Amino acid sequence: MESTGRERRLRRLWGPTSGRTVLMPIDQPVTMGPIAGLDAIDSQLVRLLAGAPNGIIGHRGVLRRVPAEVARSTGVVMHLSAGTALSGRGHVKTLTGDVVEAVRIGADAVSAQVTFGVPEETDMLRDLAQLAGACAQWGMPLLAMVYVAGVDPTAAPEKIAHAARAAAELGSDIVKVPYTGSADSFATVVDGCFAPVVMAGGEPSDSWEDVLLDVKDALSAGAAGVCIGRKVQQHAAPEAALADLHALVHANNPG
Ligand SMILES: O=C(CO)COP(=O)(O)O
Repeated sequence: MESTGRERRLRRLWGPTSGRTVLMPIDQPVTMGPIAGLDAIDSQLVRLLAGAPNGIIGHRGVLRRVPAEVARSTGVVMHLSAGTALSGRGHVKTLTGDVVEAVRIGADAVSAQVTFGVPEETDMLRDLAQLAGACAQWGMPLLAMVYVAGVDPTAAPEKIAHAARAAAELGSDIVKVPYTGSADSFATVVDGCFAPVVMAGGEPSDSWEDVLLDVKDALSAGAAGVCIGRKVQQHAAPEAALADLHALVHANNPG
């Protein structure tokens, strides 16, 4: 069966009962440098992995630092696009690896970012589509991280819905989008996208309780899970924050 590898890999990223996922992105230092929460990466990895995310998303260098025994129980997503704030245009991403390398390291999926609404959008769309083609060839799931430049997602959820749908149309198996500010608006994103949608994090906020309320609303709108980085990584107790996310995402359906 041509799709077996893809399905077997995808299954490792979802809670077996809930069918939802808590993903932990640790790819941000390429864009932002050694930011708080990811600067002392080895000790932070121990804490984050103790919180048992369903999957961890990182570039090849940081994935090499994930202890092998953990990689057996936590899904691994190899991030394949990068851009740095040093360029002044950190939202413009270029491909940094390929699916064959992801197969070699035993990744369960690959991911790439597309920033919509910038002149380089066409390059990033071409890269995503080429990646989707290679993923189809190798049975590798593809997660697209979509953002719309210069747009407040709460003010223009229809633009987030458009970007999410475009990523699904090009072959993404999971689409990560910023939260649009309400369950109703997030439902338009989820309902318009035939691939599962996970909610991104963004800048750390003052109130963790507010983050949890947003997660609750996103899930009630049909989100397939969360992909929240800095808000957890810069939390005073990242393991406890992850436990909170597990409780919501996998509520009444452990794992
Ligand atoms: O998926 C993400 C980065 O790739 C989201 O990270 P943040 O939650 O830190 O914005």
